[in-house]
Amino acid sequence: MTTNHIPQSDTDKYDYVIVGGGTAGCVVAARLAEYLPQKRILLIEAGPSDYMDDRVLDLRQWLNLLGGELDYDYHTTEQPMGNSFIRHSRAKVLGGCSSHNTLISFRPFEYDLDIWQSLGARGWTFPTFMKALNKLKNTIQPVHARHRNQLCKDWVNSCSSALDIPVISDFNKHITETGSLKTGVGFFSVSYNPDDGRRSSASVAYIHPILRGENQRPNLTILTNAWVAKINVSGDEVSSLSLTLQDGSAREVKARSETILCAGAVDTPRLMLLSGLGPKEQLSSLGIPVVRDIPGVGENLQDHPESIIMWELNKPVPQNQTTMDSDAGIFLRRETPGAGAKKSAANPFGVNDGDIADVMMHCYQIPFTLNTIRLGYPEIRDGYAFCMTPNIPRPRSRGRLYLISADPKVKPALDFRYFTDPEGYDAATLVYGMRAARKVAEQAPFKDWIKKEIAPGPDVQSDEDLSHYARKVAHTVYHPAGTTRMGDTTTDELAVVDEKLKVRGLKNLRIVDAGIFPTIPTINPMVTVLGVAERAAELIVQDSEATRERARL
Ligand SMILES: Cc1cc2nc3c(=O)[nH]c(=O)nc-3n(C[C@H](O)[C@H](O)[C@H](O)COP(=O)(O)OP(=O)(O)OC[C@H]3O[C@@H](n4cnc5c(N)ncnc54)[C@H](O)[C@@H]3O)c2cc1C
Repeated sequence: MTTNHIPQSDTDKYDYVIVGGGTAGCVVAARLAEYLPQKRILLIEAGPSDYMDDRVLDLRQWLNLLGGELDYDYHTTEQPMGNSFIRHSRAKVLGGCSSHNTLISFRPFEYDLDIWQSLGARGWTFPTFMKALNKLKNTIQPVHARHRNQLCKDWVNSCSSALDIPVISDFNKHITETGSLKTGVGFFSVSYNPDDGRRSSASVAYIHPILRGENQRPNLTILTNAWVAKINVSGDEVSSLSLTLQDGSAREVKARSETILCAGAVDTPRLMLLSGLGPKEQLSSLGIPVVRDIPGVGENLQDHPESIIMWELNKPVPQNQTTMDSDAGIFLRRETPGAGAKKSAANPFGVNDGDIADVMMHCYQIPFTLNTIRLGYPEIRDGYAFCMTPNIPRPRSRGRLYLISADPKVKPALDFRYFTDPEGYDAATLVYGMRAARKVAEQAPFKDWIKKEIAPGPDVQSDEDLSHYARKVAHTVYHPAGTTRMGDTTTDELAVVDEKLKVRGLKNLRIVDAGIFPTIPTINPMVTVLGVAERAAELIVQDSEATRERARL
C-alpha cells in the first residue's frame, strides 16, 4: 500500500531513496525493489496515489486534469518571438506526467542516441537502448480498430495521397527495424488498455501490480503527499533529504546507498537550485548559500513547440471512437538530405541526420482554440473542429530555467526562448508544416469533411504572415527536457550528470528523468524517459553488485 506517513525511527532505514514517483520514478522504484530484494527502497511522491482514481486512470479525461488540483501549472516567461501565454502542465500524482498525458508512445530514433553519444553520453547506443525498451511493462500498441473513426481514417488516406507518403501500420516496429521514420502517416501507438480505455501509465504498469499484491515487494515503501524541500550535502555526499509530510510534520531521510532524483525536468533543477546545487552567480544573487557550483543546472531547456491550423467541419466528428482525440500523425522531411549535418549550437559535432523526418504533425478532433481566440479568431462548435498541429521534432532553440526568488514557494522561471535559433530553422519548420497541412485539406476524402479554414484562414498566405501567425498561436505538447543534461563531466562544464547519471562532484546522487536528455528526441519523449529509467535501474544494480564484490574481497 501507499502511505502518507513514515515514523521518525524509520528515516535512516532505507538504502535507496527516490524523489518523485513520476514516469521515471515509478520504474526505478519497482525495478530496484525487484532486482535488490535485500535492499530497502523508499519512493517519495509529492502528489496522491492514482490507484482506483478514475479521474486519472480514464485516458479520455486527460484534458480535464490540466490546470486542476493535480497540476503544478508552470508558466513561460515572455517569449518575444513566440507565444508568451503558454502554460506548462506537470502532474502532481503517482505516475507523474504519464498519469495525465496522452500516452502517445514512440521509440526514439537511432539518430537521437547518436547525437546523445556525440555530446558525451558514452554507452547510450541504439541497440543498448532498444534492449532497455524491450523490458517495458506498459501495454503499448497501435490505436485499436474500435478507436479509429472514419474522419481519422479519411485524414490518414488524404495525407498519404496529398503528400505522397506511405501509410505506416506500426510506427514503433518501423523504428525498431530501420532505426528511424522518414516520411509516413498512420495511427499512433498508445500506452493503454483498448478494452476499458484506461491508462497504462508508469504507475499502472509498474506500481499497481505491487499494490494489488500480484508482485510481492515488501522492501518497497511508497510515501505519497510528501514534499522534498532540500537536498542536504556533507563533503562530497548527500547526507539527507528534508521533507514535509501531508500532516505538516518534518522528516530528515538518509539514504544508506544512494539518492535518486526523479522529480522531472522542472522540479529536479528547482530542488537542486533551492539546495544550493547550481550556477554560483544565480545562487549568490538570490542569497542561497552555494553548496556546489554546477553551472549546467537549469540550462539547455528544450521543448517541442507546435502550431495549429484549424478547420470547421460540415458534419460532426464521430463520437466515442477515439483514444484521446489525437489518434494519428504525419512525419515529413523538409531539409535536403544531409543538411542537418551542418554544425550548430544544437548539434556542435555535426551528426548527420541523413533524410529522417524533421517535421511532425498530430491531428486533433477537438477545438483547440485557447490561443487562437486570444488573437481574435472565432470559437468553433464543439464536435465540428479538426486541427493539424505542425511540430518541430528537433528544435534548435535552447532556453533556460532559473530561480527568481529564494522563497521555495515561488515557481521558477521557464524561458524556452522559442524560435530564437539564429538560422531561423524552428520558425521555417512551422511554415513548412502549415503549408503541408493545407495540401492535405485539399485532398478527398478528408476534403469532403471540411466546411472552411477558421485559423489562420485563407487570407494568410505569405511565408512571413504564416510564420507570424504560427509563432503567436504556438503551444506546447508538454515536453520540457534537458535541464540537467548528461555528458562528459570531465570535459564539458555544462554536463550535470555523467553517463551513469551521477551528479558531478557528488558520490551518491543520480538524476533519472527527462532533464538528463542531452537533446530532446525526435519523437514524443515518454517512452524515452521510461527507457532511461529501465537503464538507470540496471546501472544502479551494477554499482551495487560491484560494491558488494569489493566488500567481499
Ligand atoms: C499534458 C501532457 C501530455 C503529454 N503527452 C505526451 C504523449 O502523448 N507522449 C509522450 O511521449 N509524452 C507526453 N508528454 C510528456 C511526458 O509525459 C513527459 O516528458 C514525461 O512523462 C516526464 O517524465 P519524468 O519522469 O521526467 O517527470 P514526471 O512524470 O513529471 O515525474 C515527476 C514526479 O516528481 C514529483 N515531484 C516533483 N517535485 C517533487 C518534490 N520536490 N518532492 C516529491 N515529489 C516531487 C511530481 O509530483 C511527479 O510525480 C506529455 C506531458 C503532459 C504534461
